[in-house]
Amino acid sequence: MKIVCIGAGAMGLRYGVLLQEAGNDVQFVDTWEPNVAAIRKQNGVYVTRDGKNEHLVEINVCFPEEYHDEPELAIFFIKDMHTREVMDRCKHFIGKKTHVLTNQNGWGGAEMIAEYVDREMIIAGTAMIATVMRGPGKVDFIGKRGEGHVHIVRVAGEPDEFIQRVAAEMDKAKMNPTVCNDYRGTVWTKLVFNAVVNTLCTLINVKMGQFAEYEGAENLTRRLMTESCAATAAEGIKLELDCESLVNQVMYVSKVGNPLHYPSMHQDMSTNRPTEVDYMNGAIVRLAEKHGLQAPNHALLVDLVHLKEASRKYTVE
Ligand SMILES: NC(=O)C1=CN([C@@H]2O[C@H](COP(=O)(O)OP(=O)(O)OC[C@H]3O[C@@H](n4cnc5c(N)ncnc54)[C@H](OP(=O)(O)O)[C@@H]3O)[C@@H](O)[C@H]2O)C=CC1
Ligand SMILES: CC(C)(CO)C(=O)C(=O)O
Repeated sequence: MKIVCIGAGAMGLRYGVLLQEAGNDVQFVDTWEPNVAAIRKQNGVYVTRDGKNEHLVEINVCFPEEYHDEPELAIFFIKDMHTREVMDRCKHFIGKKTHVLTNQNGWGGAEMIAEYVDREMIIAGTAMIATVMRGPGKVDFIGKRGEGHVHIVRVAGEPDEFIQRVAAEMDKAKMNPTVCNDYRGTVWTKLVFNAVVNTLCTLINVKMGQFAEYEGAENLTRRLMTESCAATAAEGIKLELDCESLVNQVMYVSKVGNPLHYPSMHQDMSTNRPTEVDYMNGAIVRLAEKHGLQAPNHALLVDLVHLKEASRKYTVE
């Protein structure tokens, strides 16, 4: 399959490298200048797995303006708040036959892409896969090959032949894909997970396993999850798991799945970039309010993350 990965950050590289190794024709497109420069200079990206076995994987990268082909699939992995500006720079190569796949966290990525692309051509979904940029041109794949999973779902319409082809390529790449058929339910199930671990690990400055070691972690998760479940239920969104199973999933993935991972929001905070909190906890607060409910715990977390963003300029005296 002819694939373009828009965003050669952590997840764009993870998907693109795995799909390239599985035999696909992959081109990377990025707007992060030091990253493009490093990949070009090295003639590829340095990949480690859990911090070990560094090796160079040859990849092709360019800026959006330099790419003029028409891919069958564009995989979009840009932070939510940069979606529109990057789509503006990429729209010239998204042809009528190009499907766009986004597994961005939070709510809104696919909706913003739909301002540029027919809803029928968009595949949304989620990635329970942890990856970290170690600097320009260097990426760390967390977890053993074949661990983690991907859920993909059409934004409009039932699963079709194309999404099954994408799943087959992901399967060859050992990404454990599942084709789902409820767009909102799929995306919000991961959102309510991220709204616990990404946000708390960022605020407290811990890895997922360190969070899960805290004796109060499960109750804290339940308190947040109760608000998330009430808001999504009021909107008629059917999450993939019931509330208690979502609490268990947070604890299991944190303890067993990715204990050594600093979630992507933590990576943003520690590299001085804006976070996606408004698309995660903020989305829950807005959904609750839409239905006359309150989500005070999530609202507090949104404020605390923004306070922490604004306070990065101070150092401890
Ligand atoms: N990382 C993970 O484990 C997972 C992430 N996701 C989701 O995937 C989407 C993409 O995230 P992810 O791939 O992690 O994004 P990254 O932060 O790794 O990359 C996205 C962009 O951020 C900028 N950037 C990255 N690292 C640096 C740095 N050190 N200094 C300055 N700029 C940098 C770059 O562009 P620019 O500066 O132009 O913005 C880059 O193209 C998000 O929605 C995220 O929530 C989903 C599952 C897991
Ligand atoms: C925690 C994790 C890896 C879950 O897959 C994630 O979504 C993130 O880091 O943003």
